[in-house]
Amino acid sequence: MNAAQLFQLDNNTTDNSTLFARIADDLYAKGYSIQPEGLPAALCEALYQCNQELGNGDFVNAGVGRQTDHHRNQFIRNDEICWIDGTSEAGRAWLNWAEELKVFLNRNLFMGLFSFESHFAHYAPGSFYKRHYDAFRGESNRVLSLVTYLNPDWQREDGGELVLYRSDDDHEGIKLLPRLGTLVLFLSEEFPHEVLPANKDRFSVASWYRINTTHGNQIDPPR
Ligand SMILES: O=C(O)CCC(=O)C(=O)O
Ligand SMILES: [Fe+2]
Repeated sequence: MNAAQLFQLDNNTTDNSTLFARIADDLYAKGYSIQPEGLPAALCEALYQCNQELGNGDFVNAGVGRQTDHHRNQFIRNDEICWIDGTSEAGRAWLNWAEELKVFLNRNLFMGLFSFESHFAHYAPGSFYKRHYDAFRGESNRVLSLVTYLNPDWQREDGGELVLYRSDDDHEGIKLLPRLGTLVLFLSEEFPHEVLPANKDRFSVASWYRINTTHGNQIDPPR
C-alpha cells in the first residue's frame, strides 16, 4: 500500500457517494447490484493483505443455519470462514465502510438496516456452496447480502463463479467471476445463489446487514 492509500484508509477520506448512489439505484430497480472494481482501492488492498496474513488456524469450517450437523452440511457447503471483528486495522476499515453504506441506504431507500456481520471465506480447490437463500422470509433478519472478492488475476478457467438467480424458476442465472474488488449486493430473501467449485484457492468476504427484530426481552440481533 502506498502512503496516499494509507492516509486515505486511516482518515476515511474516500468519497463513496458515487458508488453508493449506483448501488442504491440498482437495489431499488433490480434488487441486486454488481460493481466490478467497486471496492475502494485502499480498502481493497488492506483486506487483501489482511486475508493473506491469515493462517489455516484462523479459519473454521462453515456451518449452515443453526444446524450443527457438519457431516450433512459438507454436502451443501465446504468453505472455511474467519469472522471480522474489527481487531485488525483492515477489519475496522471494512466495518466502517460498511457502516457508511448502511447509513446511505437507510437514508435513501429506508431499508432499516441495523447491524452488520461479515467473514472472510476460503474455498479450497473443489469447494462449493450449493444453491441457497441467505435468509428465509420470517425466519431470519438478514435482509441484504454483500460479498466482495480478494482474487487478483482470476480467469474464466479458474471457475468458482457466483451464480445469482433472479427467482426460483431461474436456472440460468447471472455468472460472476470472483475478481479482486468486485462488489455484489442482493436482497437476501429474494435471490437464490450458489458458488461453483473453483480450480484454485478462492478468497472472499461475505457479509449481511440485518434489521432489528428485538421484541419484549429478546434482543435480536444480539449485537
Ligand atoms: O462467495 C460467494 O460468492 C457467495 C458466498 C455465499 O453465498 C454465502 O456465504 O452465503
Ligand atoms: Fe449465500
